[in-house]
Amino acid sequence: MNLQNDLLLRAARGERVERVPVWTMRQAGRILAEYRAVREQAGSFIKLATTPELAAEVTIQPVDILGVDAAIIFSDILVVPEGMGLPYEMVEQRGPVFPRTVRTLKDLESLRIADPEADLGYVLDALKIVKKELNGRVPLIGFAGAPFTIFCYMTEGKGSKTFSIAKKLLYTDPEFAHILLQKITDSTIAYLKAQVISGADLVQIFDSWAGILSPEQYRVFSLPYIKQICEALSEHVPVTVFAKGAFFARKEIGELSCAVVGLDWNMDVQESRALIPGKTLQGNLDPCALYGTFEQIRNEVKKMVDQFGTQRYIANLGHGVYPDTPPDNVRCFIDAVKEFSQV
Ligand SMILES: Cc1c2[nH]c(c1CCC(=O)O)Cc1[nH]c(c(CCC(=O)O)c1C)Cc1[nH]c(c(CCC(=O)O)c1C)Cc1[nH]c(c(C)c1CCC(=O)O)C2
Repeated sequence: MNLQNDLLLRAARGERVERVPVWTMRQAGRILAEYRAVREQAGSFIKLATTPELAAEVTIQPVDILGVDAAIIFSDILVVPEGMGLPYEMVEQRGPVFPRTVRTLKDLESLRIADPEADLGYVLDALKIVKKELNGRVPLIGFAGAPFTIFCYMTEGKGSKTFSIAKKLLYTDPEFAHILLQKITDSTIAYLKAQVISGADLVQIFDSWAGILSPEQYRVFSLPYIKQICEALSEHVPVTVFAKGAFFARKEIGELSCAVVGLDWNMDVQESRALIPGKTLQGNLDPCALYGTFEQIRNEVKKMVDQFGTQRYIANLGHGVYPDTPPDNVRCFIDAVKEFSQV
């Protein structure tokens, strides 16, 4: 189906655009009262995420309400471990918890390579519904966590400031770490390919915990697995790699077969352009900038667009939008990008 608005895909491919495309990470979520109403109706986050009609509805909400140039499928990075046989729970006010963790070679025996149709069919069904209901209005983004970030949650069992249990395993049992990372990678490749078949026009890999690794560890335990995913997917759709905190690995990430590199707000734009020549960049306003007045938000957006330029650029925040951000401020951010980036 022909897209009416393909700015995101043209920018990702490095083609000329008449203005910069804009969306925000975590746009389908708690910032919107309309999301909270559907979540209430579903009863829980997991019920919402596993009911394709409802997941599709909240995926499309930000397109209608915020005017973003892309939809991102409503799901979570933790559905991959679930599909591998390690279920998670979402605890109110606390975040995700895995009642069972994976820390030894023995624990690995109970894990399978996820079969996308059998284990994650609800996400694929949601993608198909969204694709149909969007009717070509904007592109649809699929996503998965980077293997290292998923490894963090599977071994630690919950969120952490340091992920010291996960990192300890890199030192004490690298053999185990590599086997688990490869299983996650194989599952993720199958899952993302199935997302593309189900309608995803671009896929983003979230390495949310990249920043806790040293440059050397990042080269050993994260990059080679992201590389495999990029190589398996990039012949089908553009791939975006967003590695939060991995300022030290920008050059190597830029050398992967991804089309787009996501930046967080710690990463200098000019320096990133120099390290990642010829690729499209995405980002990178501090989500906290959206707590300012409309005038302050507009000033920040103006500076950001001036720094990135209008080509090979996808405007976004430097991480997910925080749940207590007023939706009008998010809309102000989106409108300002549209206004200041007309070519
Ligand atoms: C690390 C990570 C997770 N999930 C995700 C990441 C990577 C991105 C990042 O670094 O922020 C990715 C994610 N999670 C969710 C999406 C939906 C699509 C979108 O709008 O971006 C996406 C892309 C829904 C969600 N995932 C979650 C919610 C909130 C749950 C609720 O509605 O109660 C939503 C809307 C829960 C979740 N899921 C996760 C955590 C740590 C939490 C709890 C804290 C939090 O809310 O941010 C794991």
